Amino acid sequence: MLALKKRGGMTAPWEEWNHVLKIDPDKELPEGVTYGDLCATGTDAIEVGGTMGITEEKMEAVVEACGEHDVPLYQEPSSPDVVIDNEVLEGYLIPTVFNAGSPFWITGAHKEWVRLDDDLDWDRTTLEAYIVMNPDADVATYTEADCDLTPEDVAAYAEVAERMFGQEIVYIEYSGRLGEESIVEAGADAVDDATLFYGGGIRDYDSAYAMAQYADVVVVGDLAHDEGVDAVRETVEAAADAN
Ligand SMILES: CC(C)=CCC/C(C)=C/CC/C(C)=C/CC/C(C)=C/COP(=O)(O)OP(=O)(O)O
Ligand SMILES: O=P(O)(O)OC[C@@H](O)CO
Ligand SMILES: [Mg+2]
Repeated sequence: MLALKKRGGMTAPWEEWNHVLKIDPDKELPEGVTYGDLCATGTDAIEVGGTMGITEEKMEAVVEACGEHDVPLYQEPSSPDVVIDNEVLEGYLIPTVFNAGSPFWITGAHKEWVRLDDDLDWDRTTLEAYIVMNPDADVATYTEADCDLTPEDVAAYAEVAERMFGQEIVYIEYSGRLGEESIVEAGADAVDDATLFYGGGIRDYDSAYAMAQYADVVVVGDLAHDEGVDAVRETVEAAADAN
C-alpha cells in the first residue's frame, strides 16, 4: 500500500499524503475560526464536499476562501450539478460507491456528468472507490449502501477496486463515527499500489493514530466544524506519527 506508483513518471499527490481535511460547504465554522486557519493546520490537502445541502454557490464560496492559501485544494462533488470550474482547484476527486444499492451511484451519475459536459478536464479528475460502512450516515441512506459487510467483504471490494477497476484511491467511509480497526486493517492488507483513505469519527490524536496505523490517508471532517484548529492539528500530528 505504500509503494509509490509511477504514472507517466509522476507520483500521484495522494501517495505522499497522510492527512486530508474535508470541509463541508453546508456547515458553519466554529466562532473565530477562518478557512485560512484550517488551511494552516498542516493538513496535506483540503477536500471540499458533503452529502446534503450542497449548492454551486456554497461550493464556490469555500473554494474561493481556501484558494487564497497555500494548500492543495480538491473538490469532492456529491452530484454532477455542483461541480465548479475554478482554476484554484488542483483537481476533482469524484466518489463512486462500490457497495451502493443502485448503479446510479456507481456509474450512473458519472455517465450523466460525461453526457452533459463534453469538455471535462480528465487530467485533473480522479475517482475515489468508496466503501460506505456507517448505515446511519446520510451518505449511506442517499446511496442505499449495503453496510453489512465483514472484513473479508471489505478486503474483496478493495481488491476489486484496485485490480479489476484500476482504482488509485480506495476509501473506507464511516462518516460520523469511528470505524472498526479490523475492517480498516483488512482493507489496507488488500490493496497494493492503491492509496487507502479512511474517514469517519476522528476526533483527537488517538482516534487519528488508530486509523492511520492502517490507512495511508486519514480524512477528518466534522471535527473542523465542531471543534476548530487545535483539534485538527492533533490529528495531523497523529497521522504523521503513524506513518
Ligand atoms: C459524477 C459526479 C460528479 C458525482 C457523483 C458522486 C457520487 C457517486 C456521490 C455519492 C456519494 C457521496 C454523496 C459522496 C460525497 C462525499 C461524502 C461521503 C461526503 C460525506 O459527507 P457528509 O456531509 O459528512 O455526509 P454524512 O452526512 O453522511 O456524514
Ligand atoms: O466527518 P467525519 O466523521 O470526520 O468523516 C470524515 C469523512 O470521511 C466524511 O466524508
Ligand atoms: Mg459526515
